[in-house]
Amino acid sequence: MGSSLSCCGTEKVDEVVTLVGVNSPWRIFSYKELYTATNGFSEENKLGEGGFGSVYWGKTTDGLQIAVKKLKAMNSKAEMEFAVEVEVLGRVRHKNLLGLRGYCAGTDQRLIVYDYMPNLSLLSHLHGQFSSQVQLDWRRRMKIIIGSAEGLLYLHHEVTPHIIHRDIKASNVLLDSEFEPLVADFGFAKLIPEGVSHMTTRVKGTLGYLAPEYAMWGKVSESCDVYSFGILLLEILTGKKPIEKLPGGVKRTITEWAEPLIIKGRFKDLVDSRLRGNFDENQLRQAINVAALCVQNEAEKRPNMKEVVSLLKGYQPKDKVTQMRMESVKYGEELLALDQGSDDDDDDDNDPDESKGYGVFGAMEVQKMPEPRIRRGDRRIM
Ligand SMILES: Nc1ncnc2c1ncn2[C@@H]1O[C@H](COP(=O)(O)OP(=O)(O)OP(=O)(O)O)[C@@H](O)[C@H]1O
Repeated sequence: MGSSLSCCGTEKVDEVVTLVGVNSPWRIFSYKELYTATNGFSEENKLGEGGFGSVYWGKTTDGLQIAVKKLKAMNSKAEMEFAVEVEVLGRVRHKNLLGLRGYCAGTDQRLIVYDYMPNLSLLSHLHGQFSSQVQLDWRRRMKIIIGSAEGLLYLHHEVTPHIIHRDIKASNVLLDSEFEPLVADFGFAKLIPEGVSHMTTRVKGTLGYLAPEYAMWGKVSESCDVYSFGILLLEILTGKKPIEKLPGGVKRTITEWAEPLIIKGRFKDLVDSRLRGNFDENQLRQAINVAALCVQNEAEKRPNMKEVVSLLKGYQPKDKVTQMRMESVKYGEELLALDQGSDDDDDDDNDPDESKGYGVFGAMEVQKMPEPRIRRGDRRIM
C-alpha cells in the first residue's frame, strides 16, 4: 500500500485507490460483479447496517461467499472511512483480523469486499438475534476473548507503523464457522508514527467503550483500545451491555455495575447467568482481573496488549508493576472481606461508599463526559 494517508487523515483519497499493490491477495471487483453477487444489493441479502452504509451477503461466480459493504453516501467522511479502511487492511494480515478480499471504487460508488463470516457479529450472540440460543459456551467465550486480544496485540505491537483501531466493540468482532473471532471495521483506525506516544484527535468511536482521556480530551493512544477491550471483556464475561438503561431511564455503565461485585470478589454474580454455572472459575477470576486493569481511568496504569494476552493465557505477570496492579485488584477484595467479615448476603451492590473507598478503576467518572454528537439510534460518534 502507498502512504498517501497519514495518521491525521486529511489527505486525498484517490491516490489510495491507485496505490494498491499488485501482489496483494485481494483484487479489484467491478460494480457489475458485486451487483450480481448480491442479487442487486437486495433487502434479502442485507446482513446489517452501520454508520457509513449497509453490508450485503453475496456469492461470486467462483463460489466464494462474501460480505460487501456499500458506502451509502459519497461525502468526505464516507470517503475517508473507505480510504482508511482500504489503507489499513492492506497493511494487516493476522488470523484474528478481518482482511480485505477486495474493493470497488467507481466514480460514484465505494464498496469494500470481505470474506463472509457465517456466525456474524459477537453482538448478535450477546445481545441480538442469537442471544437466546446461547451458542457462546465458556470455551467459545475464552477463545473469542484471547483471539480478539491477539488481533489487537498484532495491531499495536507487530505492524509498522502501529495501528490504533479506535472502535473496538462487540459489533466489530465477527465470528467464523468455528467461532474464531476476527476484529473488523478499520474505518476509524489511526496509524501511529514511530516514537509518538499519543496524539490528540477528534473523538470517534462508540459510547460505552471510550476511554475517559479520549472521550474528554481526544487524547488517543494504544491504551484507548486497551480500555475498550476491557469493556468488551466485561461484556463477554457478564453478558451485560456497556451501557444499560434502568427503569426510569437512568443509564448505568457496565463498570459502575461491575465494580462493587469485583471488589467483593463476587465472581459468580458477575458471570453471565446464561452459562448456568458452566465456567472455569480460575479463568473467570483472571479474566475479570484483567478487565479491571484495562478499564482503569488512568491510561498509564492500564496494561499493554502483550501483557493482556499473557495474563489471559494464565501467565503470572513477570514485571513488578503489573504484579502490583494485579495485586491491587485483589487487595480491594481483601479489604472488603476484612471490612465485612464473611457477610456474603450483603447484596447492597450500589453502596457508593464502597466504590469510593476501594475503587479498583479509580474515580468512577467513566463516560460521564458531556454527550458528544450521536448518530441515529446507535452510539457511534463520527
Ligand atoms: N464479513 C462479514 N460477515 C458477516 N457479517 C458481516 C460482515 N461484515 C459485517 N457484517 C454484518 O453487518 C453489520 C453491519 O456492519 P458495519 O461494520 O457496517 O456496522 P456496525 O459495526 O454494525 O456499526 P458501526 O457503523 O457502528 O460500526 C454487522 O453488525 C455484521 O452483523
